Amino acid sequence: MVTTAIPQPQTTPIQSALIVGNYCHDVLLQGGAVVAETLGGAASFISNVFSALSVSFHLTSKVGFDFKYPVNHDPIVIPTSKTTVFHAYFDQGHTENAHQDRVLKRVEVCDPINPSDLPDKRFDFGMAVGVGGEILPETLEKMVEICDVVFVDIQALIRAFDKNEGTVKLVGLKESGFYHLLPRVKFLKASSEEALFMDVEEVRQWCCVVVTHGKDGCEVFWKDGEMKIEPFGANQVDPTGAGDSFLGGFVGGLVHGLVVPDAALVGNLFGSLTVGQIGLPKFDLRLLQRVKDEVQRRKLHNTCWFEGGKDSMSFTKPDGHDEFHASLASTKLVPTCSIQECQRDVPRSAGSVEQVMRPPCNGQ
Ligand SMILES: Nc1ncnc2c1ncn2[C@@H]1O[C@H](COP(=O)(O)OP(=O)(O)O)[C@@H](O)[C@H]1O
Ligand SMILES: O=P([O-])([O-])O[C@@H]1[C@@H](O)[C@H](O)[C@@H](O)[C@H](O)[C@@H]1O
Repeated sequence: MVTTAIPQPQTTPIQSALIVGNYCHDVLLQGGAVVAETLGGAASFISNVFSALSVSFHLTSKVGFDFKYPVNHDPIVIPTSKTTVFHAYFDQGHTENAHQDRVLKRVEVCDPINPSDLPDKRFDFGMAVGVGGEILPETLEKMVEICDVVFVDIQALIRAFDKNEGTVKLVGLKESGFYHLLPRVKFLKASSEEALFMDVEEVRQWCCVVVTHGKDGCEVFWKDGEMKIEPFGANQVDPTGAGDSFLGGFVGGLVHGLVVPDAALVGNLFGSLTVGQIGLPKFDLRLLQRVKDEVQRRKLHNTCWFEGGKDSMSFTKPDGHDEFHASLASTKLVPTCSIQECQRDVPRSAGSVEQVMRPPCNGQ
């Protein structure tokens, strides 16, 4: 039998990472009833994927006195404020816009994250991943000053909230107050719905734009080219956090030395794993080990941690890209695990509806 030795981690420098965005409480509603209550916020989904991929990070996040979930990376607790809360309505009839999979309402809002809340040190990369309008233009400006490379989720920039009900609306990126900072951002991630609120042709002149397309995977646009990245199959039970987990997997792949097209596959994989569960996903430990082994094998092709660190960005699918997709897809074929063998960075709160609703791990 031919066996392939799994390469040991190489001597690439350890990256320091900064994640900026508030944790929140998510309430999922259908047919007028609450079906689940979970920890939410892009920061929680990305932390979850980073922990799964053994990527260490610093997190700047604010919550209120009522924050109810135990987490591994402590947020700043604001004693005079409540935690940001989103209600997500999944009823078909409620959807006013054909591009939306849910209607979101921000029903409580915590304080914004100010530049002075960020650590007083430099980072190899930073991620601006707000959900409730907590990232201010001056905060993103400070991030581009202290981080060598900045990844931005457009939802942190273009959300506006109805004064009465808190319904999330999107505004054009040009009108957002962040537009002038885009030339200093390296990657901008948007869902296909959000991408309608920017001029991709213009923005791709400055930074790499990654547009996610749900079950159809994603597309990467840069100044002189674009490419589609294949998806992975999933039984979708809840789309919440797919885009966040995608971003966690994509950046985690880059940190482990993958080139952009291969890292985007890792993003698609974690997006597909997330929709198979309600709320924050719990990953099967055997599946995770296989994913990490495949990533280790794959990174041997590369010499630097992040090709996008170069001034000009241009990407091609390296040899073996399709085989890498197939090997990642095969990681989903691991036998069903017991609940004790699943990993999640952030423990669930006791007694949440989510525990009742949670499908077994083989939902992955
Ligand atoms: N039903 C699905 N089946 C497989 N993969 C999915 C599915 N939905 C989402 N994904 C993965 O998650 C990524 C992000 O999902 P998407 O729905 O585009 O973002 P968002 O959650 O921000 O709306 C997609 O690019 C894809 O890789
Ligand atoms: O589903 P997705 O767009 O990736 O990200 C979601 C946000 O849009 C939402 O505001 C938040 O409450 C969820 O916890 C999650 O972060």
